Amino acid sequence: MKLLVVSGLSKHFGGLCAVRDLGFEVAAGSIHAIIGPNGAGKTSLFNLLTGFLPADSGSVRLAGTELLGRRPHAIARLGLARSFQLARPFVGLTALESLMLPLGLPGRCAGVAQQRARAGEWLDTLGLSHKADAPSESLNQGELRLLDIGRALAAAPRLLLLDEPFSGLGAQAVRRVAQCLRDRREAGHTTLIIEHRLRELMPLIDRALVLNFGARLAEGTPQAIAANLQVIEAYLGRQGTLA
Ligand SMILES: Nc1ncnc2c1ncn2[C@@H]1O[C@H](COP(=O)(O)OP(=O)(O)OP(=O)(O)O)[C@@H](O)[C@H]1O
Repeated sequence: MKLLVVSGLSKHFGGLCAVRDLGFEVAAGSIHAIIGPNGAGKTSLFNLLTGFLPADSGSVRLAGTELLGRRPHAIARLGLARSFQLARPFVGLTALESLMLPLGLPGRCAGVAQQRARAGEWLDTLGLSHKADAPSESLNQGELRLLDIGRALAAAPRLLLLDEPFSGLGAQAVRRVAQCLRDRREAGHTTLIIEHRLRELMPLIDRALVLNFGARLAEGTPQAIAANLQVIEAYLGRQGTLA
C-alpha cells in the first residue's frame, strides 16, 4: 500500500525552480530516503509536504487525503511529524518536558505521570537521560538534534519526516536513531529521511529518491542508486562515492 503519493509538485522562488514537476510514492512501512547535492530542493520538498510552504501546483496525498492547501498544524493532525535541519530548543522547558508535549496530545498518554514516564523512555532510547532536567536551551546542537528527533518520534506519526537527522551526531547517536527507525518500520510505520551521510543511510533504507536541480534524477533501491552513474556524477565534487 502507498502511504504517500506525490504528483506534479512544483515550487518556484522568483525565477528559481526549487521543485520541478516532481512525482514519487512512498510505501507504507518503509524507510524512504531523499538524497541529492546541496540546493537540490530536498528541504523545500519537506516544506511543501508539511504545509510550511505553499506549492505552485501538484498534489500530495497521505493515505488518499490531499495535503496541499492545508496548514502545518492540520497536516500534523493527519499524522505527519517532522524534525528540522536546524534544531531549536523549546525555551523555558527542560529536555524531559519538551518530549512530554507530543505525548500530551489527544489520544496519547492518559495523564501527566504516563507522559513523564514515556518521555523518560524516549530520552533513554536516544541517550539523553542525563539531560532530563536540563533546560532545553542549555543543550548543544547535537543534543538538540536528538531532542528534536525524539519529539517527532514521540508524536508516533503515520509518516515521519527527518531532515538530516545524522548531521553533527557521533557514531553511537547515529546508531541509536537508526535503530529507532528500524523499530518504526518493524511496527509498520513509515519514514521519509533527507540525509547526506550515505554510508550510514544506505544500509538503513528501502528506497531512495535522488533530486538534482529540483527534479527527479533517479529512484530505486540503495543498490541501484549506488550503481547509477548519473547519480554518482551529481555527487562528484561533494563526496565522489555513494557507498
Ligand atoms: N525561501 C526561499 N527563498 C528563495 N530561495 C530559496 C528558498 N528556500 C530555498 N531556496 C532555494 O531553493 C533551492 C533548493 O533549496 P533547498 O534548501 O530545498 O535544497 P536542499 O536540497 O535542501 O539543500 P541542502 O542539502 O543544502 O540543505 C536552493 O537554490 C535554495 O537557495
